Amino acid sequence: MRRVSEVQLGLKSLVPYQDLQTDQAIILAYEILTDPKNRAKHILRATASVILSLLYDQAPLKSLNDSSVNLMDEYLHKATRAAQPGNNLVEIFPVLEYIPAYFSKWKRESTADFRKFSSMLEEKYMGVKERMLSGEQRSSFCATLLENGPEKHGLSDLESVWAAATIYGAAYETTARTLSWFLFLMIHFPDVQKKAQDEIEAVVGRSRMPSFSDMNHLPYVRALTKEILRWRPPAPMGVPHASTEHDYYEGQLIPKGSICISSIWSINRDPEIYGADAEEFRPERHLNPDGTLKDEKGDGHFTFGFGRRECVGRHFANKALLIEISMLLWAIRIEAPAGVEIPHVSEDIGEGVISRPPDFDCVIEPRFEGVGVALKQARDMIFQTADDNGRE
Ligand code: HEM
Repeated sequence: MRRVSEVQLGLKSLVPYQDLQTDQAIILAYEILTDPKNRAKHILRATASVILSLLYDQAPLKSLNDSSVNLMDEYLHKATRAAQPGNNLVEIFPVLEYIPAYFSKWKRESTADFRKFSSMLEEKYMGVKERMLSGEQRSSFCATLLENGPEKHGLSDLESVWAAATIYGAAYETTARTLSWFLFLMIHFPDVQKKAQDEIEAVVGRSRMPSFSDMNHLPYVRALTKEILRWRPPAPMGVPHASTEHDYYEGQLIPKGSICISSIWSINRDPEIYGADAEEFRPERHLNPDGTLKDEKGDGHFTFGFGRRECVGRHFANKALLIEISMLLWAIRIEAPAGVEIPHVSEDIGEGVISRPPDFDCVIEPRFEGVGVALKQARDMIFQTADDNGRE
């Protein structure tokens, strides 16, 4: 599965998805501008929409209340719970695995869940197959799997179904929570917001929206995106792994089967890597004195993990975040409400392995006259085109 995802989510394979990422950036900016109170929901909708389009070529979601999102939410809820170290007694007493299902409630329940979700997720996968057979063929992760066939990628239909679902699970909350952190940090760091908007003003102007062709000319916005990911990683403890063999680290034995949790949070704040101000939020750390990016290719943080299991979706995530953050900065000013104390950045909320900012109030203002109309027209056109093409 790793190999298949690496190929399909590699930088070169992502160009066909730029339009859907830009479309969602436009819709999201419109929604946050016109309905700022529900911004958390809009972020989740936009993120779910991008990933469902990537995986199944699904049309842009009009609302978060969609059967695909409900199905994925239910599956994710169960999967996240199961993935938390210590939540299953069998991890502590592996012998429990050999107890017959008849005596073992957790085994019966997880088998029933697996069957239920497999059949529901398979429907989505088969939907792509049907569309391909009827001659409608557009880029998507599942379409490529079906096109290549198991002889090329080595996955059965059921494994392909679960490969897509795993990607959804890995991509959804991580990306959405990073966008929530972006909004929250912009009210904490108005000077950073201003610098990023000055750059966008100079490069993009007001008569058109930001696009992927601008990204090479927006080093400060790129540095800002890197710094958000470094400073507030949405999965600060990464994903737990188990050692497959006995190992030694600095003379200490790590027995085979140990659960290893990497503190991405601490690595991202290592003064040996980031200097004495590693604890500070400072996008400039990713820039050379002349304002160009220090490292065009590298991330500048360890938020996507490291080594053999590093996040395969990091290029997709970086691109989605960059266009969404650029679009939001182009369209709106994000301010703290007058007279209201905003929560401190350290009051983050942990949900499973994910961290999100505390609930906060903010004021969203259009950055210039006419921006709302421009976004609305573009958004209406995106939905109209999807309807005209009969996309569901
Ligand atoms: C800000 C967004 C994201 C963050 C912070 C993030 C972070 C991570 C981390 C920490 C891991 C575990 C690495 C390890 O085990 O050492 C991971 C794995 C993974 N991520 Fe992401 N991710 C993000 C977005 C995405 C997206 C958009 C996709 C797909 C489109 C994706 C797909 C995956 C997959 C499939 C894995 C499992 C890889 C494996 O086990 O070999 N992620 N991600």
